[in-house]
Amino acid sequence: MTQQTQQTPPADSTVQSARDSLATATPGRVTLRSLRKVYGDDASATPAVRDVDLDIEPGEFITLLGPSGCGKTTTLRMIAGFETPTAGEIRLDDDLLNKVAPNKRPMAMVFQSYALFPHLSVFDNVAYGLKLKKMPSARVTEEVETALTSMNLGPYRDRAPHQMSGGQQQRVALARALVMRPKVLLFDEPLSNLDAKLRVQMRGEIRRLQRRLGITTVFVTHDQDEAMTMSDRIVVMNVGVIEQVDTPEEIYRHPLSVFVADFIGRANFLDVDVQGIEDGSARVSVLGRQWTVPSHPEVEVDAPVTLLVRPESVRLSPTDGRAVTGSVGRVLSSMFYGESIEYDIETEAGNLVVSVADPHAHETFSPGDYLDVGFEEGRAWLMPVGDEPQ
Ligand SMILES: Nc1ncnc2c1ncn2[C@@H]1O[C@H](COP(=O)(O)OP(=O)(O)OP(=O)(O)O)[C@@H](O)[C@H]1O
Repeated sequence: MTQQTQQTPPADSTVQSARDSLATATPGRVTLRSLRKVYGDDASATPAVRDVDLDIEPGEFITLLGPSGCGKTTTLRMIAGFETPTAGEIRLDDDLLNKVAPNKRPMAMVFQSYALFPHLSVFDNVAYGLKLKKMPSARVTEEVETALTSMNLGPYRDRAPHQMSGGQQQRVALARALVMRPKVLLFDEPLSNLDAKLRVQMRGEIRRLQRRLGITTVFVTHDQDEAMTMSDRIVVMNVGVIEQVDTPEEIYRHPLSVFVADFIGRANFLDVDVQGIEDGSARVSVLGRQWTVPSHPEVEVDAPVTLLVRPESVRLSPTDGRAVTGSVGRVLSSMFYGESIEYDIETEAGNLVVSVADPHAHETFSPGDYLDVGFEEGRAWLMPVGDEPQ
């Protein structure tokens, strides 16, 4: 049996004061202008990133989110300097970075694979960059100890990376980034290799750390929960272009495109007839009734539209109806998740996914039941069906 050494974790206040001493005095502002990347020599090839404009505010936690191949990693690697832009500008505060080598940019990157040196101890991994900068060794020791304490890693300083769990290795990678006191912290899918529970725990840990340090942070992920729970703002990308930049709540409630509505959270799209539009709200008819719903500024009466209704905004109640027509729908299936129950409901406007929180507080329904189906008007969102980028 292996004997577990009981390590006394440092008091929370020790960790916090180590974090405070690493806090960023001047977080950087990152500006991307018409940023473009075409891989290879063929200028007519499809760009991986197309003319991206983005302002990342000092101290902001911004996430690049999108499906595989949408260009988020390429964008991050251009900010870091690992890829050269084909066109456009990258600025940190007022400085143009395009021609600045990665190791000369005041930025640090944390990778999915941790990228630790396997033959070096935790201490030496964290010290590596400072030694390259020829910092006097007493200062190196002091700085590394502070970074290790800030990540609760003091007791592990002499271990090799392979003697640590994935989560611990990722914290070493973070300490190694922080010790350089960067103006911008970059993360490339840093939690993908961790198991589900640890991933959730690390989200909170990274976010708290980032807030405490006040450091500008660019985080790449394809996991929408990660993006929603961690970010000040999310940049949703699709085939090399930015579809929307906004707070998680705005992106969820008021997506600017069908792609964003579908990619973030779950969505029901209803075909509706539009009767009129005024001051950001529209009168529509669907499910046998008239509704007044908030509407996207670019919706026009005669142009193609769809009504977004999130699963938790659908309202169900018993009915005497016995046919799927008008407001009457029929339960196709139900799934009990403990904290919520989910139904698939057939309606004349299409099948709806419905999520009811706290099932014990509500009447539950069974497959075959007929129900009156409605939704919370104020939480629906009428949006144009535009040309999605190819
Ligand atoms: N080194 C490369 N050479 C050629 N094409 C590349 C290279 N790296 C990426 N690409 C292409 O550029 C596009 C964008 O890739 P990128 O890795 O930026 O996307 P991503 O959104 O980060 O995807 P993932 O989540 O799968 O990493 C893809 O079509 C990809 O195949």
